[in-house]
Amino acid sequence: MKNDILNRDDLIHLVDTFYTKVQLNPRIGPIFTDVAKIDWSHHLPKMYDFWESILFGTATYKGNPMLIHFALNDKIALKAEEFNAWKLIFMETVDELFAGKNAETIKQKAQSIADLMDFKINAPKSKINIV
Ligand code: HEM
Repeated sequence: MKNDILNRDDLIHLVDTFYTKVQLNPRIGPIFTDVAKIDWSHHLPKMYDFWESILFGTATYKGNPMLIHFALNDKIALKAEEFNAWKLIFMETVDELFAGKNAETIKQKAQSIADLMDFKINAPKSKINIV
């Protein structure tokens, strides 16, 4: 019987497992390791803060993920294939480690943030300005 995600330690376990898999993924791993040349000791704690803020409302995360991914997209195109790989690994990791209400919530949040990011990066620019 799996436990639900109950605290920051659970999120640390989730995030660490997720990025271990991400690094091994041929589609998106190199974006982290070769393009962004991630400093993991800096990135991982940010991600603990991010998910803690999303799931438990702690407001420990300060930053603007949308701007960061816009800048990343200027270096390497983030298309549906990249977002799909990201989402698949995230959902799989949650299901592998946890079960319960918070596990369901974090998957829904990840799905909607990823879809919004994909939309903001890839939606055709409207020719009409509404306001
Ligand atoms: C195509 C899928 C994605 C790729 C390849 C990707 C890649 C990256 C990379 C390389 C960075 C580090 C950028 C840097 O420090 O220069 C980053 C940061 C981050 N990503 Fe993503 N990402 C993806 C999707 C997502 C999604 C869907 C979310 C949220 C649900 C997310 C949340 C974040 C956050 C919170 C940061 C840290 C921002 C900060 O430093 O304040 N990413 N991502």
